[in-house]
Amino acid sequence: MNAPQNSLTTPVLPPELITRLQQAVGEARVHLDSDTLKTWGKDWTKHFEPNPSVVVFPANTLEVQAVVKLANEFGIAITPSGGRTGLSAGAVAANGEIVVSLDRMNKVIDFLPADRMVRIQAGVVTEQLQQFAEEQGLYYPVDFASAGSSQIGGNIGTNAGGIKVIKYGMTRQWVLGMTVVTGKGDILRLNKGMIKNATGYDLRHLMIGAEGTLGIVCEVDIKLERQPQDLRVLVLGVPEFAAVMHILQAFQNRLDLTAFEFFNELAIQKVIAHTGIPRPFESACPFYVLLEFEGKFEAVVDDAMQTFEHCMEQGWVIDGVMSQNQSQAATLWRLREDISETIAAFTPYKNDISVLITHVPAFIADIDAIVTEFYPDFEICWFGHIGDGNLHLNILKPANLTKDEFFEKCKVVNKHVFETVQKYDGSISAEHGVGMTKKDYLHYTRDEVEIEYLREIKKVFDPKGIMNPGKIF
Ligand SMILES: O=C(O)CC[C@@H](O)C(=O)O
Ligand SMILES: [Zn+2]
Repeated sequence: MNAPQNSLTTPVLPPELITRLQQAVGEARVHLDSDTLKTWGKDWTKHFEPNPSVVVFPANTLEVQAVVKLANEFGIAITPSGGRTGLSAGAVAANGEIVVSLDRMNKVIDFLPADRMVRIQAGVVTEQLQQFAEEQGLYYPVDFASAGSSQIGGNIGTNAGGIKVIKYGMTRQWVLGMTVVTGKGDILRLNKGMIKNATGYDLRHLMIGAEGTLGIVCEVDIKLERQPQDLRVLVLGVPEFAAVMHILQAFQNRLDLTAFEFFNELAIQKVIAHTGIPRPFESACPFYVLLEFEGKFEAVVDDAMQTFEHCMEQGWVIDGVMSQNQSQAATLWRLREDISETIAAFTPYKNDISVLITHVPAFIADIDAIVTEFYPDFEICWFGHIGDGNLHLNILKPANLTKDEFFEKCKVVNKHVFETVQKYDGSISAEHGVGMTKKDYLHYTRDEVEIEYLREIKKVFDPKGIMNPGKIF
């Protein structure tokens, strides 16, 4: 195993390894120039400097296997790389790793209509999969703002969630099978797309959420769904956070929701200033809810209107608007979906935390008290998939602090935030993964005994510890 590098000079690989990598994937697919190293050596996380040794672009599973075998032979670590949209530094190569980019592995291999299943390479971009499904009259429901860049392999690495989880679940629910190259260099075909297969341990599920620490997912069997029809979007202005959960319950009692999101006034202000999108209605409100449902039948739309009126009568909603066509729905969605990209300019400190819906009101009250005490002068963007109990708490960097000063201050507050997460049996990372940014806090969600089981599992798949070391634990 190569020692972690302290300096940011590019580590020098044995020339023989470079030649053998070139033989494995083709000379033109082995990149050593500093631009490529810098770009493919990182994801969207702003905390770490990339410092890989080399970036390789294999075209298929056998080429990935050859690279993994070389990494074992030479004792050099690998960082798998997808669309690089991660927010926890799971795909950052900071210590001289070989970056294995799946960019060229972006083909649809097979489509089995009777199974409503598509077999794809793991470098397929989420949006490409969504479009493919649409062309077949079907639907791939896992969706989020970075769908235009994120790759399926990366989504599997973090078990990505997004905006439709309340109805369709996380990436895990849509993976029927996969071909993976383990850290040892073996090729495993896991579950082969079957719905029913009661033959013991389902290793596919170990790979989902493993952040590339057990192997490299190369091919995936993805389940598709019927297309939703006439999606309607409602944006509601809410006077206080407690009302958000009353609204959730009121709508869920009468409708099947496909999304239930919330955000605060600061978040909407930033998006409006950045994009020029108009406010959904005149009143500025402390919080907003965005919810979505299939409005194919008039009776369902009537139910939604009645529930909206009920929420107004209860004082849970101040104002609201319902989309009347697809373009209005898309504009309303941007109020929520553009938040993350908009606030990226403010170098935010990100929390992606979750608890059971039951605990959300008390949890938010506790987090609010911490934020008020420790960040009295900071701008805070509250938003997230609150219908899943998932809060994205983003603290914006004040202009007078450097990035390092700011992150140091936030780290002090982490202890309090994560103790609160632990108090409610919640997760320190709901959907962004652990990577490097959250690994010091893993013990707030997983106890030491469980983490020891994780370490032992890693040894089975990756005895030499070459797969994405330093991530998760
Ligand atoms: O930037 C964030 O904190 C969240 C990003 C993404 O998960 C979202 O829900 O928009
Ligand atoms: Zn999210």
